[in-house]
Amino acid sequence: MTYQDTYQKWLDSPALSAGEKAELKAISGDDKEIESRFFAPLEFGTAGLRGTMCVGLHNMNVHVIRHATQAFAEVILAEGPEAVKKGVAVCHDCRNHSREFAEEVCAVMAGNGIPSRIFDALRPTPELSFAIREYGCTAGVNVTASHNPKEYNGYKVYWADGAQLPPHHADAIAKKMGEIDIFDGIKRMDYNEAVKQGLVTIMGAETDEAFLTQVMGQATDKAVVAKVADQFKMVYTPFHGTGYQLIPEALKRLGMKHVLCVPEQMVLDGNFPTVASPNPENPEGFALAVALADKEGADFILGSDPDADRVGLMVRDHTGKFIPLSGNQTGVLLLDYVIGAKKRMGTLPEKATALKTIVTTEMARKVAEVNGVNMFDTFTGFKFMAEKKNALEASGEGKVIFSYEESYGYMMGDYVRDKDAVTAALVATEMAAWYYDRGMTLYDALQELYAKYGDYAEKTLNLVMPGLDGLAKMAKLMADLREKPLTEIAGVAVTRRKDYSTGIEEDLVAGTKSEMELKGSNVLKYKLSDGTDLVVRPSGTEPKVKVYILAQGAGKAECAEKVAKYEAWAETLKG
Ligand SMILES: O=P(O)(O)OC[C@H]1O[C@H](O)[C@H](O)[C@@H](O)[C@@H]1O
Repeated sequence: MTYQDTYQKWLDSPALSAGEKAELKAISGDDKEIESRFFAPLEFGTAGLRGTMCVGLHNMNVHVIRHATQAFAEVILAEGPEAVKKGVAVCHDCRNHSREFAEEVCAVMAGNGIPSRIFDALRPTPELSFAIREYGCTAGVNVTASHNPKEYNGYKVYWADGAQLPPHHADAIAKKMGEIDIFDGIKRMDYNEAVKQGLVTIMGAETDEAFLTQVMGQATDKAVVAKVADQFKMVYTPFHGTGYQLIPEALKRLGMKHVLCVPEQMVLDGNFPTVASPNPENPEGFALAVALADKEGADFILGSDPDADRVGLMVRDHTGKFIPLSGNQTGVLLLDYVIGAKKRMGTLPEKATALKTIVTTEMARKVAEVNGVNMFDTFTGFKFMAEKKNALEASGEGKVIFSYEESYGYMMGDYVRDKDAVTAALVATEMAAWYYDRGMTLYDALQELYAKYGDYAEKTLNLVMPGLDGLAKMAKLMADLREKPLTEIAGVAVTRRKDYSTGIEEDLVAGTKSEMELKGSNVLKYKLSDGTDLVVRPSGTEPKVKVYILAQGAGKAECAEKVAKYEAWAETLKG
């Protein structure tokens, strides 16, 4: 079927409301727009389906939600009656249409005879991961586009361990979607009827309490917080999203007395009216938080993204000015602190292990190894970290105490299998209080880590390539890099090339090839003779190719120089 045929099929379908048809009719002469909405279904990427909210096959709307849920329901049905009985947990964020879409998930599950439990209102992503495990559900669905701009929504799928589905499972849903007609193939029961029949039950305060109890278990040093609580001040922002209740509550239970929440951003709003993008990776979003922190003399700032899986920190530098910490930096601080705190309390387990991704700073490995903790790498995405944690712990090879990605995601404890801004906020605050007690800011703490573990610097370049042309451009960029393998970059020799799609590593110095443990992802990694790692991969959540510069060197100036040099090279890849 061509995209024009698919467009016509949608226009003719009785499943579309008058409003939806009007929206489609309005683009009737715009071939490019029709193609971009109907050329193909959305694909399961790093974090499930993600797309802009409008009527179309390649977008997020009630029809795509029903279609994905019907496919997911069939995957669950194929597991047998026990799996069906255990049902599905459903969650959503603060975005426009998120509640409506989440109720549709329950409606389609019910139409297939699968019970679901849905939160009474929006909740943090980690609480869904927790609820799946807590209630022994077979699966979970979260309607969220995480930190993306307001136009987006998404569909994250989880399995019984509370982790997002690994690729082979997600492929099974995608395959089913290909077999099921998006309109005629859907079995659906009215949501209110499903509630009446007991096929939908509601989760609320009891689940929050059970989750918070687990989160509080990650506090290692409440005494130090109590010691500084009268003076130590922080600012928190949920960026209009789901962190607004549980994060301030967890910080209160930690013993914090001065948590100043940015009032304008405590207002739930899927339009994120006070920020260009609700992503803690973008420091501009912290402007209101910084103004409040300066006015009140706060010591540090913490922000969580709309579904409260990411967390970002702003700290005072040596001049007292607020600067952002990168995800890599926050991660090494947390890792070093968690290991140290567990050692002090005598709770560091045997075979303590940490996880990071292949695009996360090598400084984390150094921190782990210097402290006798093992470090393993995975691909981008917490589904891979969860899989690795499960495998290491099942085999007895290691006990994972901390997992992190440079993209502002941190996971601790055993009660979630996804990144968790609630727990990360708790531990980051305890850490900031601990350093405060030693007369240090987190900025000072970071300098101390560089002095101890060596200087590192990281930068990620986003080569944005939107639309259909963008998809082709991204594919060409990756193909070119494979067809003409690089032997030098910015005048520096490449010593090793890793292609994670084939799993082949080439040692250009020895002239040998070997197989890597990790394979099956469209990622290229280059090791350079000056110690820098460069990684190139298309994003699985946004239309861009990411170039990660992971540098190390003797001193800050050398690191900065390397970053600038490779940044200039990365710019040339834009074409
Ligand atoms: O680099 P991308 O594929 O766009 O993914 C960036 C990030 O997106 C989401 O937040 C995922 O949950 C993360 O695991 C991932 O690191």
